[in-house]
Amino acid sequence: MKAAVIVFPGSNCDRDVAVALEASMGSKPLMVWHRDTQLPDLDLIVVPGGFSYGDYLRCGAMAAHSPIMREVKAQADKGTRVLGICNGFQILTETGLLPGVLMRNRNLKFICKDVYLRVENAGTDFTRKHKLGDVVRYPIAHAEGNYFVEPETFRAMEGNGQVAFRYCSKHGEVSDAVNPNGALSNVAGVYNAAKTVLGLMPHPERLAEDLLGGRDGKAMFDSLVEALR
Ligand SMILES: NC(=O)CC[C@H](N)C(=O)O
Repeated sequence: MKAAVIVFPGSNCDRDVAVALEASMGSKPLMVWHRDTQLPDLDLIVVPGGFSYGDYLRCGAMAAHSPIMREVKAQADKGTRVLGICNGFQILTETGLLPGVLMRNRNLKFICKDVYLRVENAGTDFTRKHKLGDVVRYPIAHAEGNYFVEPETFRAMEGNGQVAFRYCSKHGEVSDAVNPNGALSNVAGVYNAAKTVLGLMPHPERLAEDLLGGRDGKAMFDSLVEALR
């Protein structure tokens, strides 16, 4: 399996996700600088978390226009799997690879804590190691994670299995009380229509080995390796 991690000025989760990928793949991913214009044929592209361009204008707005993103879009259009984590999710909505937008958290604060997520679609290359309704603990660390999309589009997305994860309680109950940022319908992550592109605000790479305090995030990388190897 061949994977690449895109690195922008201000990315800060690129190495964490490279470590998590290597643990699951058994080989190192390619690290690609945002100014590059070409990518080799890949099975997976990861757009990592961080503060690309210092979050100038709007999180992800500048990075979406980086030279490498043209190539990421071209590969995504051919079906290469793309995973956007946190700032990566914001970049993927800004490029139009994923529907919706990420607005300021409803309390207008940067939120850094662990949350529980319910797996809403266990039939994709990103989640095949899960069962539908599994509850996982992932960390969040963001200021703009308040997901929104027009109701009509959202209904179609729900019908098409594009809701990937919802914020929930430890026991899997979805309610406003466990919605950290005001996201529409507690949405923490979404797929494109083909389920080949996933973006999510929480960080699977930050709880992907025991030394980090938990390994709930490892299943995502193991799923991808099983599906794409
Ligand atoms: N951890 C992250 O990727 C943070 C994303 C972005 N800088 C935000 O604060 O919303």
